[in-house]
Amino acid sequence: MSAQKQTTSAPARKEYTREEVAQHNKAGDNWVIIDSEVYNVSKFAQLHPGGEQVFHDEEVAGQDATDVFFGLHRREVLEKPQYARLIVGTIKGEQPKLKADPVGSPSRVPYAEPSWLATGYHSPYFNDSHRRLQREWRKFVDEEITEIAQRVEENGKRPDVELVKKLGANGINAMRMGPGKHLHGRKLFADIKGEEFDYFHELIITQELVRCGARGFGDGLNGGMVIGLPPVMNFGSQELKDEVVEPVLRGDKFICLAVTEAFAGSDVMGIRTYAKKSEDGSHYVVNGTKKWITNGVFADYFTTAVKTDEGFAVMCIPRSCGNIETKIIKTSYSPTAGTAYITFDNVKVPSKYLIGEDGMGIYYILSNFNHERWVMCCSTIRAARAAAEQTLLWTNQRKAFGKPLHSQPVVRQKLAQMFAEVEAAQNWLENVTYQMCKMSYNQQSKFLAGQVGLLKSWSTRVSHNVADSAVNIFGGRGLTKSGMGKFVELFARTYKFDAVLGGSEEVIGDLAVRMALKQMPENARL
Ligand code: HEM
Repeated sequence: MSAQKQTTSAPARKEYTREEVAQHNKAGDNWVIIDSEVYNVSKFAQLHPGGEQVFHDEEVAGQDATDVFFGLHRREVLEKPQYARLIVGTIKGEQPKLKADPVGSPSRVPYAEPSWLATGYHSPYFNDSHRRLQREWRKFVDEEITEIAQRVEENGKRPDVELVKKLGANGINAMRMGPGKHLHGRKLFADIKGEEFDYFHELIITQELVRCGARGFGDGLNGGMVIGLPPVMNFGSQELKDEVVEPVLRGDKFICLAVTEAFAGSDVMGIRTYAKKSEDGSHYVVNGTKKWITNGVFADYFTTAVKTDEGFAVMCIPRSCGNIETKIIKTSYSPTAGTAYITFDNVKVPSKYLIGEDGMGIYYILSNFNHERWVMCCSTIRAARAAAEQTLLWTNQRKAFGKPLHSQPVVRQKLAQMFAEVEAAQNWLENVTYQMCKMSYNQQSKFLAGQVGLLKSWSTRVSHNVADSAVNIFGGRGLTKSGMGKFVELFARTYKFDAVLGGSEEVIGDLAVRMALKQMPENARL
């Protein structure tokens, strides 16, 4: 998870001995020591969310409460200005030992980072440019995004448009679209050259963002662009691209992908939204509904799968056409994702908004599936690792029967399973990413569609296992939206999005096996 911003400590704090602090051990005159800092909780005690009584305990009042504190609170509690203000001094001759590492630095907790970022490890895949991007992007995420992510995940409002624009100005929105000509000559974040940008750069952008620990926000922050813009970029007319691409990449306009309906999910051919071409061919009239459309609530453009007289087509429908209603759908993650139910009611769409050729739509829709699924793998694998890190930290600081939780072999066994699975998933992901870097689009379709399908279905199984063990180890806190287990609670509640979106586990696992069967050599025999 993201390192938190460090509070600036007040200059020349008063120093006390432990004996002096111990004098302040009663209601109305109550101090405690946490990590060598002395807190005057005399007035705060009455406001304390955990109750006043805890401060009157003889092992707490005037005493060192570091262990008991970290068994019950996340470090970020102490970093909040309203609580940092309670500090009246420090213990003479002692230094805090438990402050967060500087913002942007890699975690030193074992297995908290993919091995290419862990001290002492090596990787054949990541070069200096990847490492520079990772360093600078992590700092940016920790300093400028995490706070917003946490805020909107909670209040359900759409991610700040100013942030999206800032990401646009820094080239991040364009980088999230993956490698390609759209990056050539463009000013990119961390001075990455568009020509050298590859799928490992994109993996870094996705995996670092996941560390915000806010799944709804992750989709709310232009998730619709990542899947809705490629059909326009790859198959749209120049006129359409001129209207849509740059405004979306700048963060001035928002786009989403509208394929699924109440009538059709993975069976995409079952959609019923219909676009009837006018006699003179100047426009289409669109009628129908779409369901579960990420960012649909605030999108300006809807990259929409429709049935037509020619078969299947895709249109980039501007909201400005009118007669389009978008309603929020309450899902198990935050409304900040802007998940919508959309109604097209006799929407007159000029023909210039048709993407590519009428009748070729299924090809345009399918063409981006591999990439979309791979992005989801990047995301769910990193989120599972973060949940494993949270669990390891928890087992280290929560004591039961006077010993840390990890003193129980059954807990260590669960940790072993988590670490092994996230390591395996990341290593497979990096291998697939390397293949993507080396293969043409057609080769990827031929050789990787099955692999990516398997990787996605397996990595969400990994997330399932990690979530299951993490919640069991966190206990009630793994079911609580604030406090120690809040990231695990969120992960356990939201990993299913990756298991279902972009093709559910069974459907894409099946796809992979069917592809393998098609590729069986004719002479294959036992
Ligand atoms: C400067 C010292 C302290 C501050 C600023 C503080 C602040 C808080 C806050 C903000 C919460 C709400 C939950 C959360 O956000 O994690 C909380 C909960 C709690 N605090 Fe403290 N606290 C302090 C010291 C202590 C100490 C020394 C104890 C000792 C037993 C304690 C016991 C609890 C308990 C039992 C809860 C409820 C935890 C839960 O619901 O799981 N607190 N505290």
